[in-house]
Amino acid sequence: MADIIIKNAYVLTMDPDAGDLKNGTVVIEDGKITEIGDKTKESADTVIDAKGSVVMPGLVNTHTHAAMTLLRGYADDLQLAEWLEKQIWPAEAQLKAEDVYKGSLLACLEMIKSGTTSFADMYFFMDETAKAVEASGLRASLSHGLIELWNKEKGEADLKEGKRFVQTWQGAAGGRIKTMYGPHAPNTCSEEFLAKVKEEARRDGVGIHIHVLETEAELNAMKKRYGKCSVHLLEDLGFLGPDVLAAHCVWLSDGDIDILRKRGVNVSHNPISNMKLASGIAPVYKMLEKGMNVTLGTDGCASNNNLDLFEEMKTAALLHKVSTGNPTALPARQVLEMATVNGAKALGTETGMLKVGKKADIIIVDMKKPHLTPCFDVPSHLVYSAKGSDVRTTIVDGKVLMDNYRVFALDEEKVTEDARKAAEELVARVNA
Ligand SMILES: C[C@H]1O[C@@H](n2cnc3c(O)ncnc32)[C@H](O)[C@@H]1O
Ligand SMILES: [Zn+2]
Repeated sequence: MADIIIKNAYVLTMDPDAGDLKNGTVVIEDGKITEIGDKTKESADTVIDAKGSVVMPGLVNTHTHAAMTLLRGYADDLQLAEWLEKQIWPAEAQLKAEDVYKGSLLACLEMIKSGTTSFADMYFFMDETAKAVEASGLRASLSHGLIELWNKEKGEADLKEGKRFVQTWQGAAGGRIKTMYGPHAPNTCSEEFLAKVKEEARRDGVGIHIHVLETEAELNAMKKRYGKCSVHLLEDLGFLGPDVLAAHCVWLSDGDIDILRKRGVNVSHNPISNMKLASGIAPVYKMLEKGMNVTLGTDGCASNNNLDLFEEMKTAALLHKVSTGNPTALPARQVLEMATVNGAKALGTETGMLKVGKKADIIIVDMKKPHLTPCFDVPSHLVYSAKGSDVRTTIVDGKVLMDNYRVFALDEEKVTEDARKAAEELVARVNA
């Protein structure tokens, strides 16, 4: 007998070899997809009737700072440098471990409720984020943020903590937790430090998550300091490869794109954060045209201000049509690929596609809604009309975390209330 059968669904597989099923069934056993078809096994411990719904791979958020839910709406309408240096870093200096746990749990709850099944995170007190991921049932690739700021002692202490985190949590929660090294950015870490991080990541066999060329200010600072941009510096250090997840990549030249493509670097595009901080428009159309693995991220809740990847998909599709003057740029299916298949590839998880043998990270989107009626084309609706709140069921590793909008994994009221209180107390400490 199977563990879960989802039946009567429109099955959006995102598998280029299989295509979609208009009325299909997905079978899950031992955390994996074991059958997809018109007629499959009939009996299971849990049978979900998904009539009027779409079954699809869970969404992958490749760049966030989960605990920053506590700073949602804390510092709006600023450019990155002022936002970070004058508002966010002083607030983060007051963070306690328990705040990060509560903020991360709130993020996990928000992601479960809006269809994100895995995410890549970079922050501090990362044991707490890992514990929140473990408790919530989500999948994540976590890294301790390393912000050296040309202070050798701080860099060494950060790297030691980053390594301890990797060695403690790699493969935890039944393999749902993976770890990475998280050097903050080429303009906040020295070249010697970045080289050391690369060496440690290689030694531990884990990836690297880093912000790259997010702002024009970073580009100018790098040219002034090194006479070359961040991508060329990282290339000269031998830093770049398919193990690197580069967030933002807004200020890339054509030459930078060629380097990132040649090295197989994964890019996390964060259009809402880039628009809100007025950082600029990443050359996503060009990167996709060149066959690069471009994925989607929300960034943290202080620069987005939510974790809804449905909003991110729509924004990406619209932004690159208007910026290229080409309405065929980033069509709905390609944007869905960025949020599923490409994200899974970047995080190295066996997810992102509904295919026999893949891990069962699956969401069900309720299409029986006024704003989703009528429906001529499912991918179009998912990108241009749907919202995270249309997700009715979220399954990770074959475990049902939410069904019919009811979250089993977490106590919604307590998580929300605890985070609200922690955020108020944090801001009171900052203002004291
Ligand atoms: C881990 C550190 O990164 C900070 N952060 C959050 N969002 C951004 C961003 O868009 N660019 C650079 N740094 C960012 C976060 O506040 C932590 O200090
Ligand atoms: Zn970020």
